[in-house]
Amino acid sequence: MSSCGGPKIKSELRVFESPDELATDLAEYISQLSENSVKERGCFTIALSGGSLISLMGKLCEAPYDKTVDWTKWFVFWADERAVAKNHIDSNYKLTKDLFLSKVPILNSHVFSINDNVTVEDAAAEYEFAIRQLVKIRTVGVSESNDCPKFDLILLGMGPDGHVASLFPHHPALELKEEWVTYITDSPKPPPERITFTLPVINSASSVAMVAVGEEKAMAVHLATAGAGENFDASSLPARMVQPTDGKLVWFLDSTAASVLDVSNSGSG
Ligand SMILES: O=C(O)[C@H](O)[C@@H](O)[C@H](O)[C@H](O)COP(=O)(O)O
Repeated sequence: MSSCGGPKIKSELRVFESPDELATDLAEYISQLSENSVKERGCFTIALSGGSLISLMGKLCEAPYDKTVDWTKWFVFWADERAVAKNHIDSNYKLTKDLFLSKVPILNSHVFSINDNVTVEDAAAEYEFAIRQLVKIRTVGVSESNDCPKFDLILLGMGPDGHVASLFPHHPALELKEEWVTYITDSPKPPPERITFTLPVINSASSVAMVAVGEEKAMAVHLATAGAGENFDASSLPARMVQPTDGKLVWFLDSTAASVLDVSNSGSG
């Protein structure tokens, strides 16, 4: 693994020769965050996205983490979810259940999936209400700077267009400042109806881990981390708008996704 800071945006880039090496480091990284959060707050709140990142979490289900992680203290959320039935092949809940939740002893009552029996608009409103209640009882932390929920870790994938969660280039959802959870009905990536955390919530996290693997992500990684000029329109690349206010952003990349990073991205830190 090579590691370097993104000079123009507070972030750490971790580059791995293979997805398997990335998965090994990602498991250790999540395990350490979990241990620290449990020590500090008595629980660990993690919000997941969909796509390949869920399979890259697989090593957390293996030794030593299956025994060393205090799974009873985990609370699982989705940073975005498709507005489909939870047993539908497109459901991020189903993806996470099949590849992760079915393999680790997290309490069902600690898993907060969306209501799949209502409209996407109502599902977003209900999800935000649930998070607001959990902030009130401090299961979910609160940001010191803007009263947003402060998740201990938000784990994001990134599309080749630089979308993160279900925040797509030039979408009005990128402008939302008050809402914590919103919905879209025009996702360029099917299915069209989704709920998603807004940028204020993502940027209020204690830690954000962005996972990108594959050649098709390389240009977006380059532009998102430091490769864009001062006049770059960040809304054209939502991943570039992920800049945690007080938290830390770590990119987990395989060598192909990092293949366009220019020299200015390299260096220690
Ligand atoms: O629900 C979704 O579609 C995801 O949340 C989405 O944001 C995903 O993380 C990226 O599209 C990357 O997906 P891949 O890693 O599979 O390319």
